[in-house]
Amino acid sequence: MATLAELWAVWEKISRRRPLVHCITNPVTVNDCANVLLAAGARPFMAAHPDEVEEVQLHADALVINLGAISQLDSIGKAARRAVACGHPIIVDPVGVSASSLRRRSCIELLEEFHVACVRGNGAEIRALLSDTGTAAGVDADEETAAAEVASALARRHGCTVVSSGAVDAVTDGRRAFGVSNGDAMMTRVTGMGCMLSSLLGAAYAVESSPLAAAAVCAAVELSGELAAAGTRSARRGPAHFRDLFVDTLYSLDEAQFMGGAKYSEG
Ligand SMILES: Nc1ncnc2c1ncn2[C@@H]1O[C@H](COP(=O)(O)OP(=O)(O)OP(=O)(O)O)[C@@H](O)[C@H]1O
Ligand SMILES: Cc1ncsc1CCO
Ligand SMILES: [Mg+2]
Repeated sequence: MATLAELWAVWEKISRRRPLVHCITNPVTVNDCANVLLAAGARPFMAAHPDEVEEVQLHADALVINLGAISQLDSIGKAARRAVACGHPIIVDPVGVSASSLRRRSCIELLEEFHVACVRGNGAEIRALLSDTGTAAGVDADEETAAAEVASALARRHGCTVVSSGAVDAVTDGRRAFGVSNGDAMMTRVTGMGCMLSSLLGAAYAVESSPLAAAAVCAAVELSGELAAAGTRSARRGPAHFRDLFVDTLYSLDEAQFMGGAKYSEG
């Protein structure tokens, strides 16, 4: 089992190496994604024009593709091709694939055409990618077990790591499975927590391309969410305050907080 110290080492490496993370993402959360990357010590570049993405990718260390940028499919394909040629890890956030067949089809094509290092979606999105129809592929009474199993099947199908986020984040490459159970329901009251998580996965994979990197980011994000939610409640504030406090907490997260607070398990 990987230790918490190994996870912290990955998180800490982001601010030492300062990877350049190229994100093709949606207009709803682009600003939040850029800001959390900066807070973690990485360097964001949000570029999506089809005539520039290949050049930008050349200078980057990772590519994050968010299917919310569905109107930029041409750019997504160009950037992915260049990322593969450069050996840069690709992270895919399948936002909305459970509600839009265009997104679902495009995402599956992407996973089939390019080697993707990590797919990060919520439980419904991960399920939709596995099913042939886009509807839920078997719902277990135990939601967490079901999410982990579906994630594992998708990971094996595409030879990638899958992060299925929710109350518990399930991380798996189809062989090893990790769970991170920090977090707070307040994280669902602001848009983009998942998009931010996926962007940070780009930074982590740039410095350590392994499922361990995914577990490290889940632990840092969820623990920051948990601490920021507690701060929000004691200040008697709401989601807008939480959003700012989350960025500040992520920025200042230290080793003692991480080692004392991360709830991580393997198997
Ligand atoms: N009920 C919950 N309790 C604790 N943490 C949660 C809960 N729901 C989500 N989270 C955390 O919030 C983060 C985002 O996960 P979520 O599954 O909500 O993403 P998402 O649906 O893709 O979000 P978005 O599309 O708005 O970006 C993850 O770190 C996850 O662990
Ligand atoms: C609300 C929303 N709609 C499309 S993308 C997005 C951000 C959350 O993923
Ligand atoms: Mg999402």
